[in-house]
Amino acid sequence: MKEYVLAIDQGTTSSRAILFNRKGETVAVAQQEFKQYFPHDGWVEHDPEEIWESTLATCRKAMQEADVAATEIAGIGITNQRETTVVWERATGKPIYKAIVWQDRRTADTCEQLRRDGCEGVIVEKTGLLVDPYFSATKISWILDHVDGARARAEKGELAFGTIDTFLLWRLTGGAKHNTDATNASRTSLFNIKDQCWDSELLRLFNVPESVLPAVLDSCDDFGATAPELLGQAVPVYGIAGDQQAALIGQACFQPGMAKSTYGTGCFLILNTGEELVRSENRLLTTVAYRLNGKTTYAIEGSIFIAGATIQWLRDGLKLIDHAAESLKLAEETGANNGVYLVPAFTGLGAPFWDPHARGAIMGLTRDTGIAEVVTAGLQSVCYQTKDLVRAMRNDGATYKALRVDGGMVVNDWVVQFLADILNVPVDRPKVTETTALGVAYLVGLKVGWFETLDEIAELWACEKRFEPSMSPDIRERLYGGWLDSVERVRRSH
Ligand SMILES: Nc1ncnc2c1ncn2[C@@H]1O[C@H](COP(=O)(O)OP(=O)(O)O)[C@@H](O)[C@H]1O
Ligand SMILES: O=P(O)(O)OC[C@H](O)CO
Repeated sequence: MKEYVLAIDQGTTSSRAILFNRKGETVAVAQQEFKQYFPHDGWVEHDPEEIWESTLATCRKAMQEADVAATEIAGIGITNQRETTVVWERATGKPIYKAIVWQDRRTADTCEQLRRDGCEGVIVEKTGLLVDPYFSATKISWILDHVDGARARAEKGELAFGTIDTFLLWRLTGGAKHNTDATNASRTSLFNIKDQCWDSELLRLFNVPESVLPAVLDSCDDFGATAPELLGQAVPVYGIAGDQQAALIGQACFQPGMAKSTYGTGCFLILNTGEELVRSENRLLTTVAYRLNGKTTYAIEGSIFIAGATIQWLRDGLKLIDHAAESLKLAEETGANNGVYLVPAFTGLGAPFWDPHARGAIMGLTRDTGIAEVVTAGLQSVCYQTKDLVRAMRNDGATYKALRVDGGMVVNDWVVQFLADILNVPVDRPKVTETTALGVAYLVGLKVGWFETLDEIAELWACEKRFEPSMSPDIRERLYGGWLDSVERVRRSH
């Protein structure tokens, strides 16, 4: 009997494999961190081989731990850090350069040139995105221009491009399939989100040859089967979605007006807008939430580049703490009202500022500032940045009654309470916080007939704890005012 789904969650800092049963319950989890490469200011790279090896190892480990054989797995779902770009040789499957990560800012000048050339309007109109190094298109072009002979080889059809889902699918299927799904395609800057196809005008503007592109399928589709030797027997891949869209599904935000915010390396607030392609007036993105049976559901999204990564930096860079979890106790000790602000613009600022040249700062230091105040300011920065997004969404006329949160950071009660306080809305933490993996497992469940409708999935969502706002309006305004002032100072300083 095929009783399980294997969800691969390939994130920015780690690869995870999770086995779910038919009820969406976790049966086994395996996780492996991999190395981050920062070769220059603003550059962030991953080794695609490390991504592949950690993914395969965690799949095998999860199956081993739960004693589940490939014959018992109904299907695999892949969810992934989005935009991160890999280019590889079709003949060997070997990448020709490291993966350029979504946070990487090396193509900021190319983006400025595109704006100067007056291309911004058409790019925004067709992609729903902005002109920013965040998205894949300028990263692909950079690789083709900087690796010896790459552009000529691409023109000859020898090279393939993929976001991480596509690269993993290629490897899982032994090079047989070069596919992606509409959510991942919508983050490349080459995909027309209204017509749901690669767009020749965008390909020309970004100087990307069509020959490198994968086929774009629905998020729940027949993506191909794994090479039998990898997991013991061939297993079909039935679901693919970018991790933030998968989290929207895992949080069962299926109705227009429902929103979730995920706190991993970065933070991504996504609001379902249904079949309507809503355009933001406040520099938020319009993106594909999911595409099922050829029908596209859209969303607006606010993307913050550095959230949990701030806590990692406090741990690994400054060595102020040994474990991320220590931040909770330090914040409880010092409290919210400590006058210190940390603006983590390590790789520029994302929504709603979109400033690739901004760099981070710590402000409000006094002689008695200590580790606790700096760490607390790091936690608070994540919540203030969420408020920036919520204000932008409000200005666009979008509101919601409660926010569903998930991701590695939300185990921290202090953060979630401060978030509710600073946003002044209730914040709901679900029982399953591995919503990204769960979301893509649901996609597989839909494909194999475990669920007939999205409503059946929505019934499975359960709240573990609701955090009610309890901060007085004057404190809220003062704290947030101090944040806005700090961001302004960071932006003025370059
Ligand atoms: N108790 C905690 N308090 C604050 N941040 C935490 C805590 N535990 C983990 N984190 C942060 O959560 C992030 C990991 O979340 P995860 O969802 O696994 O990220 P990703 O999918 O981007 O790799 C890390 O950046 C880490 O610093
Ligand atoms: O790896 P995460 O969970 O921080 O997600 C990264 C995003 O998909 C980037 O757009």
